[in-house]
Amino acid sequence: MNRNGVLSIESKNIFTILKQWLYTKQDIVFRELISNALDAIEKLTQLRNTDESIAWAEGKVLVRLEPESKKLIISDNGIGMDIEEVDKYINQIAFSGATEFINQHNQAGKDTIIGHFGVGFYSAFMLSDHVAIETKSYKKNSTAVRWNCMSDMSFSMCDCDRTEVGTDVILYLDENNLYLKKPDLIYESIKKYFIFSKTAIYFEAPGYDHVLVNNPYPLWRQPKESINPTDMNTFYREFFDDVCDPLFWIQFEIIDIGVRGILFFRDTKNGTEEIDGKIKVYNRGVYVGDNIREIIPKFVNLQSGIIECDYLPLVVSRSTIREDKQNDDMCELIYECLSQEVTIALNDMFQKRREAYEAHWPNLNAFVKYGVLQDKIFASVMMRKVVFKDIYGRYQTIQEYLDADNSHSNTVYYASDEIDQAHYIEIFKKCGLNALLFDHVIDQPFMRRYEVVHPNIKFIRIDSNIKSLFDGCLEENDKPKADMLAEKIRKALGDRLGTMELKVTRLEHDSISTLIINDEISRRMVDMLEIYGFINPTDFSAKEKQAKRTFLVNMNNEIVRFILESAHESVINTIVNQLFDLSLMSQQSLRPEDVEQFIIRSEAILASYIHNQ
Ligand SMILES: Nc1ncnc2c1ncn2[C@@H]1O[C@H](COP(=O)(O)OP(=O)(O)OP(=O)(O)O)[C@@H](O)[C@H]1O
Repeated sequence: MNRNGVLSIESKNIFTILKQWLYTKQDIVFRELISNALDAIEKLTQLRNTDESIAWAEGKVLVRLEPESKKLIISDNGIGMDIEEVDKYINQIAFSGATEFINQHNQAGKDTIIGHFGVGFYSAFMLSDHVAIETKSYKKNSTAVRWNCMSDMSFSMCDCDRTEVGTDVILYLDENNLYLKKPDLIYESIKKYFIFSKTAIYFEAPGYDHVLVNNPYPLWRQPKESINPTDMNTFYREFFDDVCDPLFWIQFEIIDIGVRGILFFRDTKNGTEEIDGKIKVYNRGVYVGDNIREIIPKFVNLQSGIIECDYLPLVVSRSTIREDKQNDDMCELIYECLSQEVTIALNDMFQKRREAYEAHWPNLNAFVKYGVLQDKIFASVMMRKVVFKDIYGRYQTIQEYLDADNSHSNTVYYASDEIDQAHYIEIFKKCGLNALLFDHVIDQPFMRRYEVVHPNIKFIRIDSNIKSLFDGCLEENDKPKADMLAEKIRKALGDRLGTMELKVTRLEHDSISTLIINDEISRRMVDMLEIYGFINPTDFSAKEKQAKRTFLVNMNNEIVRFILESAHESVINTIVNQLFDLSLMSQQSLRPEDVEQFIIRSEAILASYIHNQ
């Protein structure tokens, strides 16, 4: 039988076709044609389940590149097509045989057959101007067909002498076609899309002698108990091209929505390594894309993993995922389930393996806090499981910190920089107080969120105007002395004091001479202005104008008492300015132009010390 004609188009699907191909790379051809081959094998398997007369053969796809004849052939031993089917499914573009098969066979194969729009086959013309099909249906006594088509949409069909059930799709390549010279690219494309295909896919080309491309039994699909951790580490390192083993992993399966996968928690060298991970999404073993935002919660993308979904449409571009409502609901469900899986796993570790949780914390720190800021489900559980190192080096949650000392009365004291605020940390330690270290960039936004969720809890930095520590007390008869001291200090500092308030008091700890303390609210404002670039970090005058600061002088300290008692103006001058500079330095806010004076004064003090020996 011979027939010639011109292809027709089922118009209702044509817009989806156009949209799909608009975003497409050439290697999509392999994805589409091999998906069809896998579908055909799956269909035959489904039919065999109900009809034992159909001969059994192990499903197999073979991709063969023949450079001499310039042919690329995709063969399968699936269901095949008879002439009517070729006419219906192939000659009518955008008429999906997959959809019709599912409808005709009472939903058989609904979960495992990929075809969707009835367009994928025509991606073959992206690589070739001449495409042929040689196919023989599984149906008894059916005759094999050869279909030939040119890119001008003219086709011919005739009987052929193929004897095995199945289909060959033959692409006649132009002699300049890149794939003819670079079979590696074909191999990599097949691997990219079908590495986890359950059906064997072989590749034959110069340099590839019937090579099995896929791994039908990846470790992460195996039962958790049977997995050897060393094998899993090796799999992770090879698959995600990481030099480090993962810290740990979560393997999960949510049967109701057909989602399974594995999430590897990356060793980020305590947060110093690249922050982004890679979550690879597969649809029944066929690669769809990386970090697809519709289904992967943003914070989960910081880790690496594989998510396999049974009910996700095979999409070319991410934008098409959101096309219909059903997909939308499905995407949302997957998204929430992934959030839940991560939440359950980390909460479990916090509750049952706190030691491991703390050991991993330097690597998990940013991930958990970002998750709390970004994801409601995760935040609802994990906000209370965020731990901070305290100034004694122990990890505590905010609640544990508050519970440990009632005197805090819902105030969390924190240091934002262990080195910059070392002086204040020492004062805290001397006073038997504790503070948490909030020294990661994400800690400030986290703190603000915590304050919003827990309005009764206040966060105060340890160099702030902490009443219990820095209020001190002055007795009535101290007043004249305090005033005199204040006057001497003002005179010695001249306009160096600027907008800073001067406060003379008696602190319990006499080792403290002078200190600069900040108003928490105005300091946060300056920090914000700095973050958003409204204030240059080195513009000390601008910062001083905004921040409310106090220069605190402790009358119980012997150096301060000396200032009070001495009448030697130049000595007072030296000591007051030196103390002022030291206080500024303990806040990292000594102006660069004052450093020179500080050095000269320090050397003069040393010289006079030597002189007095
Ligand atoms: N290798 C094959 N073996 C048997 N039938 C095939 C084969 N390739 C294509 N077909 C038939 O042709 C139809 C159209 O294929 P096409 O790839 O264009 O669309 P689809 O697979 O239905 O959906 P999608 O556009 O999502 O790929 C298929 O549904 C199938 O019935």
